[in-house]
Amino acid sequence: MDETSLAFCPGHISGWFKKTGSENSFSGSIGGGIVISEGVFSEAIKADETVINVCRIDRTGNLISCDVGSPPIEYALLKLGISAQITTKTILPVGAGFGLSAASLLSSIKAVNELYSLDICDEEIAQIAYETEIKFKSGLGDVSACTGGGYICRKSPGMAGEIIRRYDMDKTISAISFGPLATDKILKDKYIMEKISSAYNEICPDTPEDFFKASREFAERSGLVSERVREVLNECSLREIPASMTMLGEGVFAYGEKAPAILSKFGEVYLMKMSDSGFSFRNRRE
Ligand SMILES: Nc1ncnc2c1ncn2[C@@H]1O[C@H](COP(=O)(O)OP(=O)(O)OP(=O)(O)O)[C@@H](O)[C@H]1O
Ligand SMILES: CC(C)(CO)[C@@H](O)C(=O)[O-]
Repeated sequence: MDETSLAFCPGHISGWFKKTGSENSFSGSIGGGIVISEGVFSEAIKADETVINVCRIDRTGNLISCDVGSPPIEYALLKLGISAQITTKTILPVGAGFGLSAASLLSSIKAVNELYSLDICDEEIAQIAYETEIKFKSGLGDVSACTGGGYICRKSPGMAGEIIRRYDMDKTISAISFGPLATDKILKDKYIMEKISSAYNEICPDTPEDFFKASREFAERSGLVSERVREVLNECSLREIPASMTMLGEGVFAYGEKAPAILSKFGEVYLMKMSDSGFSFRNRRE
């Protein structure tokens, strides 16, 4: 029987962000987001060659589809000097602003760490994932966000950056996605990144409602809101439902019990909560 190991990491919805470092460097970001209860399960099996199966499942765990290949995870395993067959599973769409590249890296590295008894501490796992995200420009702040739970305000970049975490976001979070946005292409677009930088507001909100307000104002100023996202945001505003655009994906996330009925008019609704903890359960809310 092949040995297997399984790990989970929550996803992260960025509400606003600003790249830090010089124009051509990608040292990380500051910003705000929500660590979410949905994320990525990674199952690792010992194998002589690395194969990554990227799978979507439905709410009951049934397989919907799988694609083969994940360059960031393949790179991370190469760095660790090991090979494995990894299957990642999530109900959320890839590339749609749910921080799944970070979640899949963290859960996959954690799974192979256990599979091969590599004895790598959680901080080092996070550092490897973070450096891989920066190398592939698949994310800037999601890894540091996912090392803990809550809704967050990242005041300085990097794995040692200052993060304010709050945990009183108790209502349901709903999300829909019209499709992915290529994170790497956006991060490399100087014009878009200048607009995002000028849209950034340093204030850290201290209530869920203020969080969604800050995120919505950022989205409007960023120039990233598409017609389809705008239509959903307008419907939510009419009903005083806190809502904003998922960064970076063409989608909407909204807060409270009234949101699912409104979002369901526009597409499949993904229901989730704020996660109390990150990929390392040592970071669970005290
Ligand atoms: N669930 C997953 N399993 C394995 N690899 C993944 C997964 N999600 C993303 N990746 C890898 O990360 C790469 C970049 O993903 P991307 O950053 O676009 O997705 P995301 O993190 O969900 O979106 P965002 O960064 O906007 O939150 C993908 O091309 C894929 O190679
Ligand atoms: C760049 C980003 C929005 C992609 O999800 C995220 O990594 C962040 O907030 O830095």
